[in-house]
Amino acid sequence: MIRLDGLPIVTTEQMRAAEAQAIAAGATVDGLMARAGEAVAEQVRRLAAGAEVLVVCGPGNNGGDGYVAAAALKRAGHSVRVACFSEPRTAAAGAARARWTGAIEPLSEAMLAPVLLDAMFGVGLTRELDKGVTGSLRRLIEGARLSIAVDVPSGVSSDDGASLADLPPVDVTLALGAPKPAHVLQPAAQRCGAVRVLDIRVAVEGSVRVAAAPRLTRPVPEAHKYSRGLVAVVGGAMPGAAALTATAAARSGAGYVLLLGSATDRLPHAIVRRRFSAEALGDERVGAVVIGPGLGREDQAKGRLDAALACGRPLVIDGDALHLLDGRKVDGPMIVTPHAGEFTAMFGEIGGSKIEQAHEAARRSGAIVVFKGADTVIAAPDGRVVVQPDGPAWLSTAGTGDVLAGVIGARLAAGGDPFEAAADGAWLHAEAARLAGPAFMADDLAAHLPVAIGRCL
Ligand SMILES: NC(=O)C1=CN([C@@H]2O[C@H](COP(=O)(O)OP(=O)(O)OC[C@H]3O[C@@H](n4cnc5c(N)ncnc54)[C@H](OP(=O)(O)O)[C@@H]3O)[C@@H](O)[C@H]2O)[C@@H](O)CC1
Ligand SMILES: Nc1ncnc2c1ncn2[C@@H]1O[C@H](COP(=O)(O)OP(=O)(O)O)[C@@H](O)[C@H]1O
Ligand SMILES: [K+]
Repeated sequence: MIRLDGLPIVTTEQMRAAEAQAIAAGATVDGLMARAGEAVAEQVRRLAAGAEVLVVCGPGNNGGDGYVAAAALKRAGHSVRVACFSEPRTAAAGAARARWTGAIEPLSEAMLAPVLLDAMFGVGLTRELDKGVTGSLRRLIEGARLSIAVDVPSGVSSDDGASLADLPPVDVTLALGAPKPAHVLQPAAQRCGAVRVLDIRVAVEGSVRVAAAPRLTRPVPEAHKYSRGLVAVVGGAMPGAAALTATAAARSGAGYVLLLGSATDRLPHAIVRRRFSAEALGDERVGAVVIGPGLGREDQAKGRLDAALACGRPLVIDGDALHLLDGRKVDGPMIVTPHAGEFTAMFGEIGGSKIEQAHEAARRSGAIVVFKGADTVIAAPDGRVVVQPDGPAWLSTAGTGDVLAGVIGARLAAGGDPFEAAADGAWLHAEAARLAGPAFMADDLAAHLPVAIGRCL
């Protein structure tokens, strides 16, 4: 079983193409199904620890995997039953079912089991699940001590993570060959429980990946405050927000943090405060300008944003500044960090999955787009995308976005690729939230950034 971190995320079309390539290289559909089903059975056997397993099988190849897994469990001497609601509709699923020698119970009458293996629908589910089937599945999932889904939980749309049935989460999802968008995008991701990938020897590749811990380095002996990265944070109408951003930048390894504009009393002394001036932004030593948290939307804010866009330094644009940006582009690196409301205000309604939306927004704007939420998608104009799937929901509190802007600012000022700076910043932010535990406020979050960084050295 493989953790998701850093793996390519594939759509159904890409998975089918990878499967076709494997078949062209000599594999067969039945052979792939045998590999998948047996790999599933092996993990289920370990997780079930001897308890009886009920396998529920659907009409397609996901159901086929279920029949293979049931037969393999039975051969291994494990107590296993099978239920289904429809005959197999693919040749491979039909052949797999023919090799299952036990009884098959109708889904609606199936007795509960301590372990449920959901092999009803995989990546082929394209429309809302029937209410009767949903009800039966809910009863079996709720009645099991442990529920495990094959590939994706039944009732989610694999390519965009939409929900196609009202069902409770399973405990474990065994993704076949690669993670799919449904494993990382909401609302489907929360239905998956712990996701682990099973290697079925189908080669997948792609430019969309699950976030992984960044590889950071310690300061070299020659390091000095400017070489570590100077972050200039532009303040405005709400000084507390800019203070959070500046504090987060300072706790994310920036060598020098400069807060331009009005500051709060309780700002750490290490943060240098100055009046706002366009000249200060243009200083060649400035590695990143962060503008937007608490900026306001009045004339002063507009003037400060104009100065930032003209300063020629790498930019992180957040909050109010996103509303004032108005489609303007800059020559240098620019990272924009909208939440869903800001994203729609900036780009209008873009169709497709959150991954496709973020990518399209990056392509149109020429900026690195950090599309925030419970699932945060970071997209570059060149097609690279990273999905940060598991930020704790405790992050849903005011000011945590200001902290994120500061972390990304520090990574950007440290040099290197702006896309990686954005992705690394999002990972460190989520890790700091994991370390902060429950019910933290944004100020507390920043205090956990140094330990998050320590985990990446
Ligand atoms: N790629 C790989 O490398 C490998 C993939 N493998 C496995 O294949 C799985 C994909 O299989 P799949 O394409 O057969 O689709 P699947 O998810 O079983 O469901 C489609 C079936 O459900 C039906 N159906 C759809 N909606 C419905 C509804 N609302 N209510 C009722 N029925 C509905 C649909 O019928 P139709 O839409 O044609 O009416 C069709 O019959 C994949 O997730 C993985 O487990 C492994 O075996 C080997 C390696
Ligand atoms: N339910 C959630 N689960 C995980 N992360 C969340 C959730 N809600 C918000 N976040 C994260 O918290 C931060 C909130 O940012 P934002 O909406 O800009 O808030 P603010 O402007 O108050 O700072 C983002 O990084 C976002 O990804
Ligand atoms: K399934």
